[in-house]
Amino acid sequence: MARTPLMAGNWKMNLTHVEAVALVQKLAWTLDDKKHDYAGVEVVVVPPFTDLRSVQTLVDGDKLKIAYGAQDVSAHDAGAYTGEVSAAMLAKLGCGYVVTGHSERREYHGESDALVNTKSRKALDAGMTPIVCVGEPLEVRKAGEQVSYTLEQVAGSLAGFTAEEVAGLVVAYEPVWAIGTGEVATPEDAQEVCSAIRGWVAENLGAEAADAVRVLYGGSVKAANAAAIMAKDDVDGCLVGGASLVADEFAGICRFAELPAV
Ligand SMILES: O=C(CO)COP(=O)(O)O
Repeated sequence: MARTPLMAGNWKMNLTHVEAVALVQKLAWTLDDKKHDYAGVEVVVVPPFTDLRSVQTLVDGDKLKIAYGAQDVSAHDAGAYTGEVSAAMLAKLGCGYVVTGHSERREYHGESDALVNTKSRKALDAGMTPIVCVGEPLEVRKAGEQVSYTLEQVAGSLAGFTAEEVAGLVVAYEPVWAIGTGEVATPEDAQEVCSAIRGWVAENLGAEAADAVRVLYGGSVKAANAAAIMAKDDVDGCLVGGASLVADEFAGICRFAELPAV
C-alpha cells in the first residue's frame, strides 16, 4: 500500500497568533508558487493552542491545502482541570491531528506511556489523528538499546488500540538526543527504529495495520537532509521542530522529492 507522506511542523512554544497567520500564509504561498501542488505530500502545522483559531480561519477562508493540529490534549473530557484543553475543543477548531507524548512533555511534565495512551484515545475518539511520539534518550542509544526502549513506549502508548485504529494513526520516532541539537540521526538510524515500529505493529496487530500506519522521523530535520531520510522504506514523513518556523525551509522539506537524497 502506498502511504501518503506526511510533513508535520511542530512549532512548540513559538509564534503568536499574528505571527502564525503570517507563517501559514507564506508557507502556502511558497508551496503554491512552486506549482508543486504538494505532490501528494500532506502538509500539517502544529501551532500553540492560542494560534489555532486564527489558523483555522485562514485555512478555511483561503481554502488552503494545509492541515493543522494541536501539540497536546487533556486526558479528561471536561470539568475542573484548570489550564487544560479538551479533545472536543480541538476537534471543534478543525484540528485534524494531535501530537501526544512528545519527549518534551514526557520529560518536563512526567507524562507516562499510560497517560499518552489515554490522550491518544481521547484524540481518536474525537475524530482526530494522534501523532504518537516515542524515542530514546542518549544513554539508551549509547547502550545500543534504542529498539527495545522505543518499542516498549509504543506498546504502552498504543495498548488497547484496535488494528483498524492503529492503521489510521501516526507514530513519530524522535530520538531525544537528535531534538534541537543539530545532531540528526543518520537515515540508517531512522530506518532501524521506524522499521522496528512497523514490525511491532505487524506482530501485534497484523500486516494490514503495519502496512497502513505512518511512521515519521523527527530530530533536526532540514531541507538539506529530508530527502535522504525520506528515501528509507519505513520513514513516511517527518516531524519537524525548528525548521518548521521558517516558511522556505519547511516548504523545502515538503518538497523533498525534488531534492537530491544526499
Ligand atoms: O521535537 C521535534 C519535533 O517534534 C524536533 O525538533 P527539531 O526539528 O528542532 O530538532
